[in-house]
Amino acid sequence: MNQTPIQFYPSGTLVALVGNPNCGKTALFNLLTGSRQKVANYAGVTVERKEGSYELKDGKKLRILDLPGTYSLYPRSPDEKVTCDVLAGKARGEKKPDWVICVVNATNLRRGLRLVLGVKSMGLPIVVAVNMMDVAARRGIHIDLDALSKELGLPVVSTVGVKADGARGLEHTLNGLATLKPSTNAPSMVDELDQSQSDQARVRTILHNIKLDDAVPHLPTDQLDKVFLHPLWGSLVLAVVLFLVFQAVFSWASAPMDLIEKLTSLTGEWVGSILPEGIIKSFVVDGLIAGLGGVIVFLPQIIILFFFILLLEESGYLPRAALLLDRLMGSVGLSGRSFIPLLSSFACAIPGIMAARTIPNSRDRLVTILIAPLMTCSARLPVYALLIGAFIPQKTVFYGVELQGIVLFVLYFAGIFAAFSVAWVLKQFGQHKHTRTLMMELPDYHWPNVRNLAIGLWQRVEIFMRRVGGIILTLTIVMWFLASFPNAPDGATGTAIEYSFAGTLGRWLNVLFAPIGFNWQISIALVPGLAAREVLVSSLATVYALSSGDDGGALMPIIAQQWSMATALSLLAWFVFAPQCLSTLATIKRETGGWKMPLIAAGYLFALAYLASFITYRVALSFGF
Ligand SMILES: Nc1nc2c(ncn2[C@@H]2O[C@H](COP(=O)(O)OP(=O)(O)OP(=O)(O)O)[C@@H](O)[C@H]2O)c(=O)[nH]1
Ligand SMILES: [Mg+2]
Repeated sequence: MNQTPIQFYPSGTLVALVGNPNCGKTALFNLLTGSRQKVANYAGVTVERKEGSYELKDGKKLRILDLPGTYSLYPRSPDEKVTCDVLAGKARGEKKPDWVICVVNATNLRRGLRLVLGVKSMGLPIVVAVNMMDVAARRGIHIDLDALSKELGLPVVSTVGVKADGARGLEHTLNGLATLKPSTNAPSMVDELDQSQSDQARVRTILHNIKLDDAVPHLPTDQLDKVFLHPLWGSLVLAVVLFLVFQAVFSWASAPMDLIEKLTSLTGEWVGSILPEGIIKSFVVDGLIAGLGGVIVFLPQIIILFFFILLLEESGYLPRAALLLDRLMGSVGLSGRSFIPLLSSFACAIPGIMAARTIPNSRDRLVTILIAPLMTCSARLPVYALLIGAFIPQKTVFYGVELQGIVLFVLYFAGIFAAFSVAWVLKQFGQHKHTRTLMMELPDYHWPNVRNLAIGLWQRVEIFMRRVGGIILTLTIVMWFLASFPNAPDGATGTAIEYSFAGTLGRWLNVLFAPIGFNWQISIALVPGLAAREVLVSSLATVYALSSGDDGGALMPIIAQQWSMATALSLLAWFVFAPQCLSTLATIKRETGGWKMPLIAAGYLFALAYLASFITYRVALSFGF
């Protein structure tokens, strides 16, 4: 007997935003729905479907879908497949859209219209939004929207995704959808090649009829690219840009960090002076204030790092960097396509691993996913900053270049180097050793939108503070508990913490970690670090605050005094690989559909971390550190 599954869909009119990558779909989605999805100037920012709602003037709500960009309706990568499935009504738990807003870039109608014709041939009702009209106007491109509408036989509106009122025309049309008669062609099923050829010819005729088929204006972008894409000058610019970012992370952040540190220690002293001696005081001062303060102090550095990342994302420079590095990446078996997923991993490996959906070749995608955790995520920054601050002297090497910034740069670079080495090793195992050519869209450069930049930074602050208030707070409390109980037995000679659960567990773990120079305090702090890497810092702060007995002493001077340089270097080497992040492993499982890859990732990262720390520690000891 044949059974047809019954599907239940959420009710309401469904409107999907569809268009080429980077044409401004998400910018329009944010304007319509008031959401704050990520917008950036490169192709492949959105990799999964996002839903929002738009309230019509009559109070009814439209469900709006933001989708990954696509060049055609024949998907070549997992992110394009998401869009094509939604349009074909094949997405699980989702009906076919009632309306499609086809977003086209006003400065590149040729490609945008090809997709519009493709969607039209599927028989879906369409509204065409010609976006980036401001850029077109600046370039002297005049688009006759009425003529275009007649040629296409579809409603056409103009939009500007970066202006607060840039979606007015579109909103007006959405409010009139009920009265709008959708063009109802029957879906046509044609071979991909035939379809594409006939669409191309049709687009040529349309552009000719609306008098837009000539002259592409000369652009400032081309002039800039002469330098930025030049093999020598371009690489030099890239190296200088990255170097300056890491310098700024240390030199700009020192004043606000000092301030936060002072505030934390003053709060600790003040609270310590008003609370009576005992368990509550220990919990508040050694647990909460020392633990959380120990992590919050790194917020300025995180903000500065993200300021630069957002600046690079918005300007349109990133795909250029990908192109420049394509040859280098090709030599280790990757393509420039992996650049953006890897770069996103500097924020956190999770969005980085998800961004790998834009990679069409499945082997490249898998390798990118496996090496993404080697990029230095922002959760590692507090650990690096703590150790660098404690062990690397604050001195200028030459002309304002700080030694601490150089060390940070070297650590980030070590992660990249390790990732490339692993990719190279994997290339030796693979059968596909051929080189691929990179086809990548280069967007126009534009000045970063200040509002977008501010929103992006604020979101990072929110994410960080949510981590501090959530997982870090929870684990700090757990750590304080483990380090405070049970009490030391009568007649004990050591400090109380040595007899606690944490002390005992730390000493067990230390059997494993002593050969690489970690003491028991580090060994125990690595455990809650499995959930969030910054917790290593808050846990150390709590453990040392409990050991020292002072009120709110800063962690940095304590470890500078108690650890050897060899131990610090070994811990830095460990964190280049930092195998312990459960959420990253869970994401790898989800994206690869099984346990095999996350287990391989965890295994190889752990082995490399141990090996790197062992070598670092032994070499450092032999130099007498
Ligand atoms: N000047 C100008 N810039 C725009 C406009 N709309 C979007 N942008 C910018 O264009 C870039 C791409 O915008 P997104 O909304 O991320 O594009 P998208 O279509 O969602 O891209 P993908 O998710 O990668 O497919 C961003 O830098 C936006 O700030 C516009 O109308 N005018
Ligand atoms: Mg998008």
